[in-house]
Amino acid sequence: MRDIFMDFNGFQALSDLNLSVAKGELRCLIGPNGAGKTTALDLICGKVTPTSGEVSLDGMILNDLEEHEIARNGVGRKFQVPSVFRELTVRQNLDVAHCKRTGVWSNVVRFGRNAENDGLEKLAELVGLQDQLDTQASHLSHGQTQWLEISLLLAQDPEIILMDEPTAGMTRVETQKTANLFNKLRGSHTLVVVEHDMGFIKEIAEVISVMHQGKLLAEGSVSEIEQHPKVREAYLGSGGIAGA
Ligand SMILES: Nc1ncnc2c1ncn2[C@@H]1O[C@H](COP(=O)(O)OP(=O)(O)OP(=O)(O)O)[C@@H](O)[C@H]1O
Repeated sequence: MRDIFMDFNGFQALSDLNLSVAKGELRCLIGPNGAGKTTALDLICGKVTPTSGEVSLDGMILNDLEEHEIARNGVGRKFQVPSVFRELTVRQNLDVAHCKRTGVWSNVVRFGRNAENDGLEKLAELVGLQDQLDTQASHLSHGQTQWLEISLLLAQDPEIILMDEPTAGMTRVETQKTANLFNKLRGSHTLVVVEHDMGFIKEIAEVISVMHQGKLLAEGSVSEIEQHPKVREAYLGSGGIAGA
């Protein structure tokens, strides 16, 4: 994202935002409420168009594309409310996601074999749903539903996956399992994760980008961010960064 400005009827939600993420990176995006994190994700997936500036993926400018075209060009987004088919089983959900993009099983679980069923089962195993393949999605726990949603995204093999508060509403055990999953995806997938849960961030973070008032305030490791005077200042009054 280069020189991004986003103006909502005179309100500057993003101003001069510059953010770049390398292929295979797991980037965490944090910031106090209203910092512009969700708006940044909205811009990448084309839900909103920037007032000015450029969003690009692998050299392709995304700004002028429709949301569905951006999705087809490799941007996957996990929203807070999962979009799984609740009346279908886990296996059927994966089949539907697979059909959305033909011939991807060979790439889906990039460390797996090529046969379709094998790819599907490997993917279920990756997200910890191998024993739920024939369970109707409506019978899954909250955490399992989120993991199914993530696996549906992975089945479409996007270039980059955007996640907005993936652990919201999860138990501590589910949050830990999600951290383990993200650590497994690191390197083979490019992920941008918006989160408030600093415990979770610490489990998965390499580089953290901190946003504040529509700008990128700081970037660095967990300890660099925690020590950063401007970050500490930005979080004053909100319980500190640990209560982000
Ligand atoms: N469609 C819109 N119209 C007007 N203002 C908007 C719109 N979308 C976002 N905003 C404003 O832009 C600012 C940034 O919002 P955004 O949701 O991106 O912040 P955030 O960092 O994701 O916050 P939170 O952590 O609370 O989810 C907020 O002040 C919000 O009210």
